[in-house]
Amino acid sequence: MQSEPLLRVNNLSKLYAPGKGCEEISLDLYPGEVLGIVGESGSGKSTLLTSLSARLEPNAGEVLYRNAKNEWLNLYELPESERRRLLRTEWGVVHQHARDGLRMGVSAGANIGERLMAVGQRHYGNIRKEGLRWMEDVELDVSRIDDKPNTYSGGMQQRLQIARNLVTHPRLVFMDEPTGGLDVSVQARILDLLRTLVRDLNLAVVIVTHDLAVARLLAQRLVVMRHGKIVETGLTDQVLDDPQHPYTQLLVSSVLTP
Ligand SMILES: Nc1ncnc2c1ncn2[C@@H]1O[C@H](COP(=O)(O)OP(=O)(O)OP(=O)(O)O)[C@@H](O)[C@H]1O
Repeated sequence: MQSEPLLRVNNLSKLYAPGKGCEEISLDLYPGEVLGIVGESGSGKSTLLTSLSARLEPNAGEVLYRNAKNEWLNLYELPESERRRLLRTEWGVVHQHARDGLRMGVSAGANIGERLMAVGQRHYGNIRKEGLRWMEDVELDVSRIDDKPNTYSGGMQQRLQIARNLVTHPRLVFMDEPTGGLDVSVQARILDLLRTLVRDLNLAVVIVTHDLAVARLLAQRLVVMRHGKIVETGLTDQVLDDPQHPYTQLLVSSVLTP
């Protein structure tokens, strides 16, 4: 039997103008599940992800989250401070551009340590040890722990952003095109790293990507969006191998046909 969802979205709409944004979205996310949101540019993927992760108030509908104490929270009925606390503790957000998710003015070690402090760790030695361990886990050179992220390459910054987010073992991670904008070879290695970490930590993830290969590699279930609405949803293999909606068929065939 499937457990209770972690996230429940009911009839969520966030529209900037008619047809621009996302509209009437309902979905559930279960513990340990990776849900991919796919669709062409402008289909509303990022708008939906930002609303799901309590960073953009919708015009209508609700997002419910079951927290670590097993209480259901209605995200947009919470005080802003509580939403921010969730983002620092039980959740992670991996941005497409690492600099949006890192503090560029402090060292790599501090970037990782800050999240640990947010969940109550105070012992400097332990925080540093954990920082070093995570740098190793994401294959960063540990001798650079005191360097600032702006001295890192784009791929290294993305690894650091991943370490910063996952160090506290969040219950839910939101990712927006985490490998977009990186060289193809760097992309492949980061994807490999993400796949390993998601599996090892049994993370629940909502990942936005326009790249169906990324979706195939990471997501168990897909939501296909067009003009702000969900047009198809299902298990990843089913959706990609046997798409039902004409738009999904087009999306899949446009990848296959050069
Ligand atoms: N802050 C904003 N103000 C006004 N319109 C916006 C804003 N953010 C997004 N939009 C519009 O909403 C629509 C959906 O944008 P969104 O970024 O969610 O799409 P997306 O699928 O994530 O696209 P991409 O893959 O290019 O990032 C687009 O038409 C976009 O121009």
